[in-house]
Amino acid sequence: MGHVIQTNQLVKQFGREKAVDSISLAITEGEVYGFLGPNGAGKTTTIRMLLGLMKPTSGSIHIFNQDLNKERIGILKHVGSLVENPSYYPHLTAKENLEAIRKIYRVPKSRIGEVLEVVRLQDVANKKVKEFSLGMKQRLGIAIALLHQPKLLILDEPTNGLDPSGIIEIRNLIKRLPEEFGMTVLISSHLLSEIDQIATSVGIISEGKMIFQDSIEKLREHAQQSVVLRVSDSIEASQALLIRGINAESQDGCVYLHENSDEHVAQAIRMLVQDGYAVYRAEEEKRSLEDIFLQMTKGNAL
Ligand SMILES: Nc1ncnc2c1ncn2[C@@H]1O[C@H](COP(=O)(O)OP(=O)(O)OP(=O)(O)O)[C@@H](O)[C@H]1O
Repeated sequence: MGHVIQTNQLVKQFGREKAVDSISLAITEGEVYGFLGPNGAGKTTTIRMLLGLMKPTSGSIHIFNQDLNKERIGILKHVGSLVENPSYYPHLTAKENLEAIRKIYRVPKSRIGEVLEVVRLQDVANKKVKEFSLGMKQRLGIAIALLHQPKLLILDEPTNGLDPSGIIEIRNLIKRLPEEFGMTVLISSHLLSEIDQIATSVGIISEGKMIFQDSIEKLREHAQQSVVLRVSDSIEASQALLIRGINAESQDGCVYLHENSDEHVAQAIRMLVQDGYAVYRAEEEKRSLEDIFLQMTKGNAL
């Protein structure tokens, strides 16, 4: 399968600062790509360039294997997006808001009912948008983005400001899009936990630079387990293990064993007991994906 989005060393400079610094995105057809980074990392700037709303300082963007710089209108016909807070006519109903956009796109009237159903707003189609919750407004924004049956959907922080149930609604909605409509989705977020269950691939940016880009499984591999030993004197005990070639570290009054095979753990415990340390407990500790994400974006090596 080809790449739906491919950027090559994309740069956007504001004055002296590079908000986006040599980003090479590679997004394959049919994936949900989670574009992650803390606030100010450069996600919105990248997305604005992908949507032709901002010109890159340097680098190139190919969408559907066409150069965005040359084929902008032809490409954007097949792209739907939700960027920042969308504006609606608050005194009009959801249906009337969709009708206004439908006329601009010149798509058949039947699309309105279809998209309302996709975002599960069919029951409130005749309710005024000013009475909508934030989550409902976001879903209406996605309905608008879907009106013209795009092949690619780009969502910039669609869960921002939503409560947990609103986040789950958006998550369930996005999950269905590739399977049901063969769509490719790019979704940005500053919280890995929000897109953890829907993304098939992840790109993590920090200070304008891409620091990780691969499948979510590859990211999970970094969530390897350590074994934690509660012992009588963790600093001395970990040194005793290190001297004998066992990779151990003392932290918060415990010894951390980073190699966690049964033999390795048994050997470490045997050594400690022989040396007269009391081993009270051995537990497994798994770092969450969120911990890994935070560690990565703070500039620490894994
Ligand atoms: N038009 C602009 N002029 C000058 N600086 C800008 C402009 N737009 C963005 N920046 C700067 O570029 C950097 C990246 O901002 P960007 O909005 O892309 O980050 P982000 O990852 O989307 O963060 P957030 O989640 O807060 O929106 C920030 O330091 C921001 O201040």
